[in-house]
Amino acid sequence: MTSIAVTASSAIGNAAAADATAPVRISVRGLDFFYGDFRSLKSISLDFYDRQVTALIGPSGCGKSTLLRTFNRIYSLYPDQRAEGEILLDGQNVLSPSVDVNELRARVGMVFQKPTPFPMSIYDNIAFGIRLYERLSRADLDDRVEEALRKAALWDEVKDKLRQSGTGLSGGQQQRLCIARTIAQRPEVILLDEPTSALDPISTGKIEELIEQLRAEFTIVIVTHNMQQAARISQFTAFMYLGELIEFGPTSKMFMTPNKKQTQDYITGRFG
Ligand SMILES: Nc1ncnc2c1ncn2[C@@H]1O[C@H](COP(=O)(O)OP(=O)(O)OP(=O)(O)O)[C@@H](O)[C@H]1O
Repeated sequence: MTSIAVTASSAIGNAAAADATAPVRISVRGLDFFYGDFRSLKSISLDFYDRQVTALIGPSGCGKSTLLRTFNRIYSLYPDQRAEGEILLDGQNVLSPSVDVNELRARVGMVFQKPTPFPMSIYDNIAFGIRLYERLSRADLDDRVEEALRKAALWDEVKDKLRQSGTGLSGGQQQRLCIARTIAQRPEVILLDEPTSALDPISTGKIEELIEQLRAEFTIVIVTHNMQQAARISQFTAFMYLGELIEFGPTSKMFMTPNKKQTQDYITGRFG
């Protein structure tokens, strides 16, 4: 085993074990994805479990981000991109034209690789999305903003400067602000696309701790290039290669005794 594998394996056991009895939240069935004529996802079928963290891993270009972007149909902003198949969220196919995408994006929140706070105050970064959908009294809005910042483990650091710009925070704080903004919409699912790749190790550690806390309430899907991170924070892992799902299972099994040689080779750093 290479040192990567040893370190990733040593991170196994840090995360809570997979809950085999957790209900399925998202069920992907026969999913294909196209950028124009290019088929970048090939017949993906995979379940995501309630209140569990699922890590999507695989070499660059294997389709991790593409898969993540199908869950809230964010790709539909681009006319030449399309998904075929089924993504059942609590039994309803989110790819159906009858689904309201704004409502879907409130139910399935997304946090990007680079922190993207809005150019407005810390308070308004959170309140903005709430005001789009709900008419709350000032006191109730204050409560919701505080609740979201607390759940994102940011409240203590910003409570005295809520009127200052969100863009003035550090990178790690900005990413937690983006997570708070997502939480404030009270989603069911949170999608994280390499949320720590732009952050230093201390900020990364805080986000990882936060993800573990958020798991109590949300179904979480995270794309990561970092094997140790997948091992530390996820209950389930899906390994993808060239647009196909190669193997899926509890993270401890995937890292210690994967069924497929390709999974073993990737996890041990032999390719990718
Ligand atoms: N906008 C696009 N137009 C055309 N092809 C694209 C586009 N975005 C991604 N692709 C292709 O789709 C495939 C999957 O890309 P995707 O970004 O989902 O991979 P990934 O596993 O997330 O990669 P990375 O780890 O590098 O972010 C790749 O072959 C990529 O070149």
